[in-house]
Amino acid sequence: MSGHDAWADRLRAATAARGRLCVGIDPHPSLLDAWDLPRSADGLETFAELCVEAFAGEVAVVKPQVAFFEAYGSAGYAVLERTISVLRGAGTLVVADAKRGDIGSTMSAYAQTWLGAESPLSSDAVTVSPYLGFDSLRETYALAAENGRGVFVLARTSNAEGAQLQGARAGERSVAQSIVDASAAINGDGLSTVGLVVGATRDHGLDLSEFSGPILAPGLGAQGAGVSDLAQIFTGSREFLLPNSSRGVLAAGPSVSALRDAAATLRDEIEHSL
Ligand SMILES: O=c1ccn([C@@H]2O[C@H](COP(=O)(O)O)[C@@H](O)[C@H]2O)c(=O)[nH]1
Repeated sequence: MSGHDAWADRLRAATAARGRLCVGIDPHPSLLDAWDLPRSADGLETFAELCVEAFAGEVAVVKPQVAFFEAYGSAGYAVLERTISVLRGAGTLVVADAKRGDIGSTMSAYAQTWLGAESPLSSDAVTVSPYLGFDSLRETYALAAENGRGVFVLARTSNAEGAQLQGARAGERSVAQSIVDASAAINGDGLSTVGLVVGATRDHGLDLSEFSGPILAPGLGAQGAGVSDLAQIFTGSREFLLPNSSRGVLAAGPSVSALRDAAATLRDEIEHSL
Protein backbone atom coordinates (compact mmCIF):
# COMPACT_ATOMS: atom_id res chain seq x y z
CA MET A 1 0.00 0.00 0.00
CA SER A 2 1.18 3.53 -0.67
CA GLY A 3 0.16 6.03 1.96
CA HIS A 4 -3.57 5.13 2.03
CA ASP A 5 -5.63 3.62 4.79
CA ALA A 6 -6.61 0.11 3.84
CA TRP A 7 -10.09 -0.25 2.36
CA ALA A 8 -11.16 -2.80 4.95
CA ASP A 9 -10.16 -0.51 7.81
CA ARG A 10 -12.11 2.39 6.31
CA LEU A 11 -15.11 0.16 5.72
CA ARG A 12 -15.02 -1.21 9.27
CA ALA A 13 -14.83 2.29 10.74
CA ALA A 14 -17.68 3.56 8.55
CA THR A 15 -20.04 0.68 9.30
CA ALA A 16 -19.22 0.81 13.02
CA ALA A 17 -20.25 4.48 13.02
CA ARG A 18 -23.22 4.40 10.61
CA GLY A 19 -24.36 0.81 10.25
CA ARG A 20 -23.99 -1.77 7.52
CA LEU A 21 -26.72 -0.66 5.13
CA CYS A 22 -25.55 0.17 1.61
CA VAL A 23 -28.09 2.44 -0.08
CA GLY A 24 -28.27 2.35 -3.86
CA ILE A 25 -28.71 5.36 -6.10
CA ASP A 26 -30.59 3.86 -9.04
CA PRO A 27 -32.31 6.62 -11.02
CA HIS A 28 -34.74 4.37 -12.89
CA PRO A 29 -36.82 6.30 -15.45
CA SER A 30 -39.93 5.25 -13.48
CA LEU A 31 -38.45 6.80 -10.33
CA LEU A 32 -37.75 10.06 -12.19
CA ASP A 33 -41.45 10.03 -13.13
CA ALA A 34 -42.49 9.30 -9.56
CA TRP A 35 -40.32 12.16 -8.30
CA ASP A 36 -41.88 14.44 -10.93
CA LEU A 37 -38.55 14.90 -12.69
CA PRO A 38 -37.92 14.87 -16.44
CA ARG A 39 -36.32 11.82 -18.01
CA SER A 40 -33.24 13.84 -18.95
CA ALA A 41 -29.77 14.67 -17.67
CA ASP A 42 -31.32 17.57 -15.74
CA GLY A 43 -33.79 15.20 -14.09
CA LEU A 44 -30.93 12.83 -13.31
CA GLU A 45 -28.92 15.64 -11.76
CA THR A 46 -31.75 16.72 -9.45
CA PHE A 47 -32.41 13.09 -8.49
CA ALA A 48 -28.76 12.54 -7.62
CA GLU A 49 -28.53 15.81 -5.69
CA LEU A 50 -31.54 14.87 -3.55
CA CYS A 51 -30.00 11.47 -2.84
CA VAL A 52 -26.68 13.03 -1.91
CA GLU A 53 -28.40 15.48 0.41
CA ALA A 54 -30.28 12.62 2.06
CA PHE A 55 -27.47 10.08 2.38
CA ALA A 56 -24.10 11.88 2.47
CA GLY A 57 -22.63 11.61 5.93
CA GLU A 58 -25.70 9.64 7.08
CA VAL A 59 -25.14 6.14 5.75
CA ALA A 60 -21.84 4.31 5.63
CA VAL A 61 -21.92 3.13 2.05
CA VAL A 62 -23.72 4.33 -1.07
CA LYS A 63 -23.78 2.39 -4.33
CA PRO A 64 -24.59 4.40 -7.45
CA GLN A 65 -25.76 2.13 -10.26
CA VAL A 66 -23.59 3.34 -13.14
CA ALA A 67 -26.01 2.09 -15.82
CA PHE A 68 -28.60 4.73 -14.98
CA PHE A 69 -26.02 7.54 -15.34
CA GLU A 70 -24.40 6.08 -18.45
CA ALA A 71 -27.81 6.17 -20.12
CA TYR A 72 -27.45 9.96 -20.43
CA GLY A 73 -24.00 9.85 -22.05
CA SER A 74 -21.40 12.44 -21.15
CA ALA A 75 -23.92 14.55 -19.21
CA GLY A 76 -24.81 11.48 -17.14
CA TYR A 77 -21.15 10.79 -16.44
CA ALA A 78 -20.68 14.40 -15.32
CA VAL A 79 -23.53 13.92 -12.82
CA LEU A 80 -21.95 10.67 -11.64
CA GLU A 81 -18.57 12.35 -11.15
CA ARG A 82 -20.12 15.04 -8.95
CA THR A 83 -22.22 12.50 -7.05
CA ILE A 84 -19.22 10.34 -6.22
CA SER A 85 -17.08 13.31 -5.30
CA VAL A 86 -19.60 14.94 -2.93
CA LEU A 87 -20.45 11.65 -1.21
CA ARG A 88 -16.80 10.80 -0.67
CA GLY A 89 -16.06 14.32 0.50
CA ALA A 90 -18.73 13.86 3.19
CA GLY A 91 -17.09 10.64 4.37
CA THR A 92 -19.61 8.26 2.81
CA LEU A 93 -17.92 5.36 1.04
CA VAL A 94 -18.87 4.90 -2.60
CA VAL A 95 -19.14 1.53 -4.32
CA ALA A 96 -19.50 2.16 -8.05
CA ASP A 97 -21.77 -0.58 -9.36
CA ALA A 98 -20.19 -0.78 -12.79
CA LYS A 99 -19.78 -4.58 -13.05
CA ARG A 100 -16.73 -4.33 -15.26
CA GLY A 101 -15.06 -7.43 -16.62
CA ASP A 102 -12.73 -7.85 -19.61
CA ILE A 103 -9.41 -9.26 -20.71
CA GLY A 104 -6.65 -8.25 -18.32
CA SER A 105 -5.10 -5.47 -20.43
CA THR A 106 -8.47 -3.75 -20.87
CA MET A 107 -9.37 -4.34 -17.23
CA SER A 108 -6.37 -2.24 -16.29
CA ALA A 109 -8.04 0.76 -17.95
CA TYR A 110 -11.33 0.08 -16.15
CA ALA A 111 -9.43 -0.28 -12.89
CA GLN A 112 -7.76 3.12 -13.38
CA THR A 113 -11.16 4.65 -14.11
CA TRP A 114 -12.87 3.47 -10.92
CA LEU A 115 -9.96 2.96 -8.53
CA GLY A 116 -7.25 5.32 -9.75
CA ALA A 117 -6.57 8.15 -7.33
CA GLU A 118 -6.60 10.83 -10.02
CA SER A 119 -9.63 9.66 -11.99
CA PRO A 120 -12.74 11.89 -12.00
CA LEU A 121 -14.75 8.71 -11.25
CA SER A 122 -12.43 7.58 -8.47
CA SER A 123 -14.50 5.51 -6.04
CA ASP A 124 -13.83 3.55 -2.86
CA ALA A 125 -14.73 0.27 -4.52
CA VAL A 126 -16.12 -1.11 -7.77
CA THR A 127 -18.13 -4.19 -8.71
CA VAL A 128 -16.45 -6.51 -11.22
CA SER A 129 -17.45 -9.59 -13.15
CA PRO A 130 -15.05 -12.57 -12.99
CA TYR A 131 -16.66 -14.34 -15.91
CA LEU A 132 -13.80 -13.55 -18.30
CA GLY A 133 -11.67 -15.44 -15.81
CA PHE A 134 -10.89 -14.60 -12.21
CA ASP A 135 -7.25 -14.04 -13.09
CA SER A 136 -8.14 -11.40 -15.69
CA LEU A 137 -8.87 -9.20 -12.67
CA ARG A 138 -5.44 -9.62 -11.01
CA GLU A 139 -4.20 -6.14 -11.92
CA THR A 140 -7.47 -4.67 -10.71
CA TYR A 141 -7.00 -6.29 -7.29
CA ALA A 142 -3.41 -5.08 -7.22
CA LEU A 143 -4.35 -1.48 -8.03
CA ALA A 144 -7.15 -1.57 -5.45
CA ALA A 145 -4.76 -2.80 -2.75
CA GLU A 146 -2.15 -0.22 -3.72
CA ASN A 147 -4.68 2.63 -3.55
CA GLY A 148 -6.56 1.46 -0.45
CA ARG A 149 -9.70 0.61 -2.45
CA GLY A 150 -11.93 -2.43 -2.72
CA VAL A 151 -13.33 -4.69 -5.41
CA PHE A 152 -16.59 -6.65 -5.21
CA VAL A 153 -16.57 -9.75 -7.37
CA LEU A 154 -19.86 -11.23 -8.57
CA ALA A 155 -20.14 -14.67 -7.01
CA ARG A 156 -23.82 -15.60 -6.60
CA THR A 157 -25.98 -12.78 -7.84
CA SER A 158 -29.47 -11.96 -6.61
CA ASN A 159 -31.24 -12.74 -9.89
CA ALA A 160 -32.68 -16.18 -10.58
CA GLU A 161 -31.01 -16.31 -14.04
CA GLY A 162 -27.57 -16.33 -12.42
CA ALA A 163 -28.01 -19.90 -11.16
CA GLN A 164 -27.38 -21.64 -14.49
CA LEU A 165 -23.85 -20.27 -14.84
CA GLN A 166 -22.86 -19.61 -11.24
CA GLY A 167 -24.25 -22.89 -9.95
CA ALA A 168 -22.64 -24.99 -12.72
CA ARG A 169 -20.10 -27.54 -11.54
CA ALA A 170 -16.43 -26.71 -11.94
CA GLY A 171 -14.97 -30.05 -10.80
CA GLU A 172 -15.86 -30.69 -7.15
CA ARG A 173 -17.41 -27.29 -6.55
CA SER A 174 -19.69 -24.77 -8.19
CA VAL A 175 -18.39 -21.93 -10.34
CA ALA A 176 -19.55 -19.49 -7.68
CA GLN A 177 -17.71 -21.41 -4.98
CA SER A 178 -14.53 -21.27 -7.07
CA ILE A 179 -14.89 -17.46 -7.13
CA VAL A 180 -15.33 -17.39 -3.35
CA ASP A 181 -12.25 -19.58 -2.82
CA ALA A 182 -10.07 -17.59 -5.24
CA SER A 183 -11.15 -14.36 -3.52
CA ALA A 184 -10.34 -15.78 -0.09
CA ALA A 185 -6.88 -16.72 -1.36
CA ILE A 186 -6.16 -13.14 -2.48
CA ASN A 187 -7.34 -11.81 0.86
CA GLY A 188 -4.72 -14.03 2.48
CA ASP A 189 -2.53 -10.91 2.33
CA GLY A 190 -4.65 -9.55 5.22
CA LEU A 191 -6.00 -6.53 3.32
CA SER A 192 -9.50 -7.85 2.48
CA THR A 193 -9.33 -5.99 -0.82
CA VAL A 194 -11.62 -8.48 -2.49
CA GLY A 195 -15.26 -8.55 -1.53
CA LEU A 196 -18.04 -10.70 -2.93
CA VAL A 197 -21.46 -9.95 -4.32
CA VAL A 198 -23.87 -12.54 -2.95
CA GLY A 199 -27.59 -11.89 -3.34
CA ALA A 200 -29.81 -11.78 -0.27
CA THR A 201 -32.71 -13.23 -2.25
CA ARG A 202 -32.09 -16.92 -1.54
CA ASP A 203 -29.94 -19.45 0.21
CA HIS A 204 -26.73 -19.06 -1.78
CA GLY A 205 -25.44 -22.56 -1.09
CA LEU A 206 -21.87 -21.28 -0.74
CA ASP A 207 -19.29 -22.20 1.86
CA LEU A 208 -18.15 -18.77 3.07
CA SER A 209 -16.30 -20.07 6.12
CA GLU A 210 -12.84 -19.29 4.68
CA PHE A 211 -13.88 -15.90 3.33
CA SER A 212 -13.33 -12.96 5.68
CA GLY A 213 -13.73 -10.01 3.27
CA PRO A 214 -16.80 -7.82 2.83
CA ILE A 215 -19.95 -9.20 1.24
CA LEU A 216 -22.29 -6.92 -0.69
CA ALA A 217 -25.79 -8.41 -0.51
CA PRO A 218 -28.28 -6.83 -2.91
CA GLY A 219 -31.91 -7.86 -3.07
CA LEU A 220 -33.53 -6.26 -0.05
CA GLY A 221 -36.93 -4.72 -0.70
CA ALA A 222 -37.80 -4.51 -4.40
CA GLN A 223 -36.36 -7.97 -5.16
CA GLY A 224 -38.20 -9.57 -2.29
CA ALA A 225 -35.53 -10.26 0.34
CA GLY A 226 -36.38 -9.19 3.88
CA VAL A 227 -34.17 -8.05 6.71
CA SER A 228 -35.21 -11.09 8.73
CA ASP A 229 -33.66 -13.36 6.05
CA LEU A 230 -30.18 -11.88 6.41
CA ALA A 231 -29.04 -13.50 9.64
CA GLN A 232 -30.01 -16.94 8.40
CA ILE A 233 -28.61 -16.61 4.87
CA PHE A 234 -25.36 -15.07 6.04
CA THR A 235 -24.72 -17.01 9.23
CA GLY A 236 -21.04 -16.56 10.05
CA SER A 237 -20.58 -13.63 7.65
CA ARG A 238 -22.54 -10.96 9.45
CA GLU A 239 -19.73 -8.73 10.61
CA PHE A 240 -18.64 -7.63 7.15
CA LEU A 241 -22.03 -7.84 5.45
CA LEU A 242 -23.34 -4.89 3.44
CA PRO A 243 -27.05 -5.45 2.74
CA ASN A 244 -28.10 -3.28 -0.19
CA SER A 245 -31.43 -1.71 -1.01
CA SER A 246 -32.00 0.79 -3.81
CA ARG A 247 -35.65 1.06 -4.94
CA GLY A 248 -36.89 0.04 -1.49
CA VAL A 249 -35.38 3.23 -0.03
CA LEU A 250 -35.74 5.48 -3.09
CA ALA A 251 -39.51 4.87 -3.12
CA ALA A 252 -39.64 7.28 -0.16
CA GLY A 253 -38.44 10.23 -2.31
CA PRO A 254 -38.30 12.92 -3.45
CA SER A 255 -38.50 14.37 0.07
CA VAL A 256 -34.95 14.47 1.46
CA SER A 257 -36.12 13.93 5.02
CA ALA A 258 -38.31 10.99 3.97
CA LEU A 259 -35.38 9.42 2.08
CA ARG A 260 -33.12 9.90 5.07
CA ASP A 261 -35.74 8.44 7.41
CA ALA A 262 -36.30 5.44 5.14
CA ALA A 263 -32.58 4.72 5.09
CA ALA A 264 -32.27 5.19 8.87
CA THR A 265 -35.23 2.90 9.56
CA LEU A 266 -33.86 0.16 7.33
CA ARG A 267 -30.37 0.56 8.77
CA ASP A 268 -31.72 0.20 12.30
CA GLU A 269 -33.73 -2.88 11.35
CA ILE A 270 -30.60 -4.42 9.83
CA GLU A 271 -28.45 -3.64 12.85
CA HIS A 272 -31.12 -5.06 15.14
CA SER A 273 -31.52 -8.22 13.13
CA LEU A 274 -27.82 -8.94 12.58
O1 LIG B 1 -26.51 -9.64 -7.73
C1 LIG B 1 -26.76 -8.45 -7.89
C2 LIG B 1 -25.77 -7.52 -8.17
C3 LIG B 1 -26.10 -6.20 -8.27
N1 LIG B 1 -27.37 -5.80 -8.13
C4 LIG B 1 -27.65 -4.34 -8.23
O2 LIG B 1 -28.09 -3.89 -6.94
C5 LIG B 1 -29.15 -2.97 -7.10
C6 LIG B 1 -30.41 -3.52 -6.47
O3 LIG B 1 -31.47 -2.61 -6.63
P1 LIG B 1 -32.91 -2.82 -5.96
O4 LIG B 1 -33.68 -1.64 -6.44
O5 LIG B 1 -32.72 -2.79 -4.46
O6 LIG B 1 -33.45 -4.10 -6.44
C7 LIG B 1 -29.28 -2.70 -8.59
O7 LIG B 1 -28.43 -1.60 -8.91
C8 LIG B 1 -28.73 -3.96 -9.22
O8 LIG B 1 -28.17 -3.73 -10.50
C9 LIG B 1 -28.35 -6.71 -7.85
O9 LIG B 1 -29.53 -6.37 -7.70
N2 LIG B 1 -28.01 -8.02 -7.74
